[in-house]
Amino acid sequence: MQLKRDSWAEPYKIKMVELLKMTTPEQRRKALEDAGFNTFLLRSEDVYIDLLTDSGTSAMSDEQWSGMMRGDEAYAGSKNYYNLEKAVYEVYGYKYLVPTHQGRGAENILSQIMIKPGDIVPGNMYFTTTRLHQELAGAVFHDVIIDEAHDSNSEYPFKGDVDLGKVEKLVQEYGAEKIPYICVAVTVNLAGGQPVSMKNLKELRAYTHEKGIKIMLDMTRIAENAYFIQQKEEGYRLKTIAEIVKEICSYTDGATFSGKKDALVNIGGFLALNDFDKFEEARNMVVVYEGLHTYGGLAGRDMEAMAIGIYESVQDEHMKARIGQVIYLGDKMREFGVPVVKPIGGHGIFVDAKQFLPHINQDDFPAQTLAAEIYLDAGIRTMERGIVSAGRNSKGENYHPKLELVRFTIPRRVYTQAHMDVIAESTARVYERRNQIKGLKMIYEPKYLRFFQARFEQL
Ligand SMILES: Cc1ncc(COP(=O)(O)O)c(C=O)c1O
Ligand SMILES: N[C@@H](Cc1ccc(O)cc1)C(=O)O
Repeated sequence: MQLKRDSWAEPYKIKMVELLKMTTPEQRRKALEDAGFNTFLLRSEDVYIDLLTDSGTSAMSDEQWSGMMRGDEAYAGSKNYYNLEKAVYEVYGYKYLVPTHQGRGAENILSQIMIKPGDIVPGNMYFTTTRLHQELAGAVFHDVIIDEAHDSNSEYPFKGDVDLGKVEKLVQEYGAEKIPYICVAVTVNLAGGQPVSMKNLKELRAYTHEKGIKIMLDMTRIAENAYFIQQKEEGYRLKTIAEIVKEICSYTDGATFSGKKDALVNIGGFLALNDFDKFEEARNMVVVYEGLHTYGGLAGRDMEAMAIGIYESVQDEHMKARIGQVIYLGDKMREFGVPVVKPIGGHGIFVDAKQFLPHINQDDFPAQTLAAEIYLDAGIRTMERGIVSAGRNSKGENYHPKLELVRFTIPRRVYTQAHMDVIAESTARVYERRNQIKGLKMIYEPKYLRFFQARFEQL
């Protein structure tokens, strides 16, 4: 047998650790019942391995921590703002920067300055907060992602791509003047962290130029998308992640960013624009919702850590280890027969709850149920990404998304490969007893983004 010779290793060593708490099955059952079978409502001290999200949960580097000590907490004109502005220009190429407390702060401002009531906003699959801000500003969202994205078994390498035919149909039906921008997300979160190809972005740019439509990027996980382009798209094998990231941005007019993912910080985000007039509007609006335009709801130290994290996020060896760990977990789960979304995406493993629990009807919340069962087995916290997350349309009817998934999101630079083994083995144990698992009933439903706070009971 040929021995494997392509191992990767983390490009860092560990300087400080946080001890984890183990719990008993009885403690976990009690904690889950108290949380109404919603993993968002668990206390983190009752969690052993926390895969709820990769947002704000990554480990900062010693450079970032030293940057925190250089926080300039002036109310106006903090030097950290200028460092962040420089990082955004150097790494992404955007001219104007409006910092916000996190991604959704930027989504709110972008939606308000770009959308008029009755507008149409196409996007490559919805994201919960992004769509809600578009709707609150009066737009109707339309999904224009390629069909392959809704099929968890399709191995298509760029399932995040926009279907230009679907965009053209909207233009025909409503007219280009009703479409202020197309919202393109890189590594599409709800599709399973699936990337967009450069070819698709270029084609979309050419098309939108012709029609006078803007492209606004949700660049939250752009470095991860760049890694997939480097690995899978013809002509990019010898380009660096940094070069690819810059090229992606060059096909867009602006972007919203949640720094809590790629940029390896616990809090922070921004809106970046190339148009000065729109920037002026955004800069004025940020003082209403977030804070002065040179801090946007962030401490100076947070802006400094984010600026440093942006440079670290585009290092090739960082991204190789980051995605390498996600793929390691995905392959291990597949070896156990666990149905996962293919191909394996950027920020986590998405388990297909419809295939895992085919006996549970979508209205009895298979993914919510599975996330609860995974927690019960070994204290691993995951998240539902199915019918609960999709919410209701403006008529109050439940969306029934094709994908009914449980997301095992991997924080960056936090867990080891041994943790990945434990996660895969625990999931395999739940898979072995899948036939005994019953669904859930929703007993409390909040109005907005219900998945965060809804409560359930076992059927
Ligand atoms: C793709 C995507 N866009 C936008 C956001 C919003 O960012 P934030 O959580 O920082 O508000 C998130 C995470 O919430 C996300 O994953
Ligand atoms: N963006 C973060 C936090 C979040 C989670 C779920 C949401 O629907 C919205 C925000 C994530 O994807 O994990």
